[in-house]
Amino acid sequence: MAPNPIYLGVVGVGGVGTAFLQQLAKLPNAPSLVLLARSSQTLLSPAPSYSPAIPAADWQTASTAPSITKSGALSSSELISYLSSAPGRSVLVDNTSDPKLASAYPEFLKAGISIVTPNKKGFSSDLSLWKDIFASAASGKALVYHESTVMAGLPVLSTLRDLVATGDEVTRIEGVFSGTLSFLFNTFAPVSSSGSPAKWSDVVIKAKELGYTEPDPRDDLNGMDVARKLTILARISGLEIQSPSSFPIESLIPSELASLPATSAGVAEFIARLPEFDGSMDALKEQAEKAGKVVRYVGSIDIATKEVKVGLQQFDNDSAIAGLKGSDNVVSFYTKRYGSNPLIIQGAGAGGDVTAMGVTADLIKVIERL
Ligand SMILES: NC(=O)C1=CN([C@@H]2O[C@H](COP(=O)(O)OP(=O)(O)OC[C@H]3O[C@@H](n4cnc5c(N)ncnc54)[C@H](OP(=O)(O)O)[C@@H]3O)[C@@H](O)[C@H]2O)C=CC1
Ligand SMILES: N[C@@H](CC=O)C(=O)O
Ligand code: NA
Repeated sequence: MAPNPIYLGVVGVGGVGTAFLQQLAKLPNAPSLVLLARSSQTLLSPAPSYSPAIPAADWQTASTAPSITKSGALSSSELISYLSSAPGRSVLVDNTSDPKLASAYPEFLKAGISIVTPNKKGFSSDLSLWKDIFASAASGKALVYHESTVMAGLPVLSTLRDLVATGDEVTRIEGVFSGTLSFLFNTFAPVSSSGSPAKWSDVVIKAKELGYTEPDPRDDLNGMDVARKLTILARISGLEIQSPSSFPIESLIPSELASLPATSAGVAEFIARLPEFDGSMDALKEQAEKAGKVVRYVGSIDIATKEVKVGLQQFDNDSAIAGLKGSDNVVSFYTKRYGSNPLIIQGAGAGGDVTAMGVTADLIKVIERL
């Protein structure tokens, strides 16, 4: 055994979590996977030895062994107690979108447990939680990495942090920040198409099937997912944004469907009734087409004026944003150092594999730096 081994707890085995486990299984010198939880079931390597480890490549077979299986998820305090008692350093990988788990990150960090996550909730809710997370990490030896919270695995947060840490001054950030909304508009309102036009509601279902949407797709369509990403980018750039509701957000949810409950039945009813509103999305598309343009969902941050914008805009057919394909995102960082030619990052902004890549790369950094 390594002199100071690392023990890994993973919560969430959905689209991102499954892809992460596949990547973990192929890592040389991977840490020992001792905890693996879904909302319905938790696998635990038995204490006090925390051995045998759960096989990342074959966790489904392991999940049938009654000796390591508990029904239901553990509470945050049970997770902290289990991971902080491991005979070495420990890391929590949170592959859920659970705000409750995210609000406990300061407690994990204070207990010496490092955090790696694509879950935006901890970093884009109230500013006090953001401050508490980074103060808790700074006060001890635990680390926190969350690259995949913005534009999936694309190296966006690491780049922005490098710009800031090396003394550059960010003046403006703009781009397409939602993989789902990029896919929706690129498919529903392409610059040119030969086949029959796609229906908005069909493309929403396709985006969900492809694993691009949030667990509740209304969090993409109401603009909140983009607002959360801009909140994170703005905070790293030095703006103290109180919460994502501190600025206006343009929602694509029809007002008639806005009050459906935030439950799986609410999601199902939302999806079932969406075709009733295809006509209004067609009208939006046709209005842009009449002006020789396409409509896209974009965001921007102006650092000097502290203005954050999230919503629809029309673009010329030959513009870079109109030309994006699939679930591609693009961000332009305007800074003092880069002048009028921004630093640009572009590529797939959603999907299990590309999101898990950011999570696995963060885990590698934690292993190297812990
Ligand atoms: N999909 C993408 O392209 C991207 C996703 N992300 C983020 O990654 C995270 C995961 O997304 P994704 O994999 O698509 O979501 P999924 O809905 O596919 O998976 C979520 C998983 O979390 C589990 N879960 C939820 N709450 C708890 C809990 N309290 N305890 C234990 N398990 C829990 C669910 O369990 P069960 O299966 O039992 O319901 C499920 O396994 C989200 O925060 C999302 O915003 C970030 C960038 C891109
Ligand atoms: N639902 C999100 C996933 C990544 O953050 C998106 O579509 O961009
Ligand atoms: Na990223």
